[in-house]
Amino acid sequence: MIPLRQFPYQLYLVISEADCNGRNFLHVAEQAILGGVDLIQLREKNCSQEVFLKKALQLRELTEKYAVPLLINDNASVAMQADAAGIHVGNTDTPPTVIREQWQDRTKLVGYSIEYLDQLQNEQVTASDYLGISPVFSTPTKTDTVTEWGLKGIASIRQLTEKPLVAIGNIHAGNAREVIQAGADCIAVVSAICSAHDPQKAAYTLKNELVK
Ligand SMILES: Cc1ncc(COP(=O)(O)OP(=O)(O)O)c(N)n1
Ligand SMILES: Cc1nc(C(=O)O)sc1CCOP(=O)(O)O
Ligand SMILES: [Mg+2]
Repeated sequence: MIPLRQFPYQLYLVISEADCNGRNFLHVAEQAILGGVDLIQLREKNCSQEVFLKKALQLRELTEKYAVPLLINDNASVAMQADAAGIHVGNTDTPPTVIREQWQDRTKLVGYSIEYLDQLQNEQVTASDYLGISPVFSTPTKTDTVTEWGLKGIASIRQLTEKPLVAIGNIHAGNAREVIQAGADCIAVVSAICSAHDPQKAAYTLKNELVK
């Protein structure tokens, strides 16, 4: 596990083939890396284990070239077989404590979504390296969500935990800075980069908002 608040990532791309509007997801990912993305999560919801693993291996080859850590969404088996840098799980997935037992390597990153405040009291938070604020703003990209935290929600969670906070949900260049100012350490985006006409420029613009 990484130490508290030692989270050197500010711009996190969550990518799937389907979110790339017909473009090759590896090309979009490479453009995003060139634009300044620090961390990438492969989130494939509708493919077989074999296809997920194939994509993970392809993306890992690319992310290794640029020394950008790759996390896998939900699927511990794919994450381990691809030797990914980590995994992101939510409330209905394999819990972080179980992932830690399966994956003895403590350098692997485990992210955990926070949908309810009382989750902050549970052992899953302790087992995680960062918390996903899920979602900050409601988004058409993922509609099966519970709490729209808003900026006040980020500030409340910031008061209750020292864990790195990754904000996700409808974040774009127009609101990224206020999300960080509210207490998030990192922003995670899908459409602000994957749907952009120029993913490299979109990532660059977002990153500049964060480092200002
Ligand atoms: C960085 C980040 N935060 C939150 C999520 C959502 O995870 P989860 O609640 O498990 O939902 P799905 O992504 O699995 O639909 C995430 N993936 N990444
Ligand atoms: C993958 C994901 N998880 C969310 C959560 O709330 O946990 S919202 C989301 C999708 C975010 O997409 P966009 O940047 O296009 O709004
Ligand atoms: Mg999940």
